[in-house]
Amino acid sequence: MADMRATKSQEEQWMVQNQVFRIYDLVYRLPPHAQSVNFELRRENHIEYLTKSLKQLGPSFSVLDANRPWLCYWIMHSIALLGDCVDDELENDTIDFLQRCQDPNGGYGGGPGQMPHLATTYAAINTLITVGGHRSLSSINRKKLYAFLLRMKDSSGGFRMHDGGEVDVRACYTAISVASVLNILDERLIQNVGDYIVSCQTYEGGIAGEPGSEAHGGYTFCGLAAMVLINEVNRLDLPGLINWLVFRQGVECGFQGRTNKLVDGCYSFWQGGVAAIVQRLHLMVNEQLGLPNTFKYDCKTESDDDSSNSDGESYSEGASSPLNDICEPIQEGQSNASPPTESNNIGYNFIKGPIGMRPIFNSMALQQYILLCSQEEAGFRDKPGKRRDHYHTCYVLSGLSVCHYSNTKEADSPPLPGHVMGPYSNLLEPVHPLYNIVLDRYHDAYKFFARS
Ligand SMILES: CC(C)=CCC/C(C)=C/CC/C(C)=C/COP(=O)(O)OP(=O)(O)O
Ligand SMILES: [Zn+2]
Repeated sequence: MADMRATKSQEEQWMVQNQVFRIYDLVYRLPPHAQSVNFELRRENHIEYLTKSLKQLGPSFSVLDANRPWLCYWIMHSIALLGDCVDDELENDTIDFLQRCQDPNGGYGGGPGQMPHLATTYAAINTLITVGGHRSLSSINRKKLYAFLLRMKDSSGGFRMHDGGEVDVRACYTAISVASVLNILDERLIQNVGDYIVSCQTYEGGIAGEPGSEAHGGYTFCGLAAMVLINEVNRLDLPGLINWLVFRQGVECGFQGRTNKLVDGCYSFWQGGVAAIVQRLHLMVNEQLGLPNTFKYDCKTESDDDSSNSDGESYSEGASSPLNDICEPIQEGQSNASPPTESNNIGYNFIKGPIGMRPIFNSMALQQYILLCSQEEAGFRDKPGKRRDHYHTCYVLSGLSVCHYSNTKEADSPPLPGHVMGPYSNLLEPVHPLYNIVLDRYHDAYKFFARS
């Protein structure tokens, strides 16, 4: 692995990427007339649209389809990101409905009586954590859920989406994510899942859904987050993954999911979430590149003070490598090797750690795409010409939150006004990037499940 990386001339690749950053800075620095462009987040409209939609699902949540736990998650999570919540009645309806989706043998189906599925299980668990409180969290049968997860485990190390279903990286992530957040992750679930995910990283650097398929943002998020949660992320080729990711932000300012495809608002999170995770892996990235770390990353922008150079770039004098520009120095005594750690605490420790790398995407440009191209009067869409929907509303808002906090050094410290496009009142709640759950709801659940 190390030899293969050396032959790729990483130094050269990073120079190309830094040039790309500079081009973005020049192209997207706002022209004077941009003052008159309205970058406001239509918060109240979005909340109204989402709350109405949730009400239409209830009180009996009787719509016939297999996606209802997803609808609950997309809507509840979006409302939480916007800093709001629904009334007690709607919360209780949601808990009761998900209770009816819970299979007697563990896991959640797409509706009452439907077979349990890993994707809807992930959606149900994330919804119940977002709702929060004793009634919601204690409605989850963790013992049965663990049995369901073990039943989904495949001999390859990966997981199947459902009994007799397909094995893919999505299944690996959803299984590992729920096990981790519910404090039931153990060696039996983890065994060989890293081998499966590593086998899905492609020659481009991103991660595919299955071995031999094409790298894609959705699966790259799933694969990377799962590898972090099982403490095996250093087995991925991280420079290769970063190299792939930085070229996925298009001239339209949004992200595409894969090479030569159109940009789409939902990748603001799938790709933006990957960027947020990578920002906390700086020590491993440096180790894999074999680069010295002698300079401090400066999270201030040109607008914060006048320490940047004439290209609008903050830099450290004497930088000898392009990567030094975006990474924290390794402190004396700090080790790149991961310390032995309890698998259930990985998600918690990950978010506590410092953010040691400057964003590897153009956050202001992505915010422009989101606010001007994805945002409708109420709700969000893939791109102009497409209709709004709850999936895009959820993942565009999640991506916008990632943008807001991408220049802060601690998970939930408030961003500087210069890092929020439009009025500062646009600011969203921060998310835990490994689970895509609003951070304070995650912390409440962490405390609840740590006790039991
Ligand atoms: C947690 C969880 C279940 C995550 C799912 C991750 C996810 C979004 C995977 C994407 C799947 C995929 C290949 C879409 C391509 O659609 P397309 O061909 O219509 O889109 P494209 O042209 O943008 O590639
Ligand atoms: Zn989309």
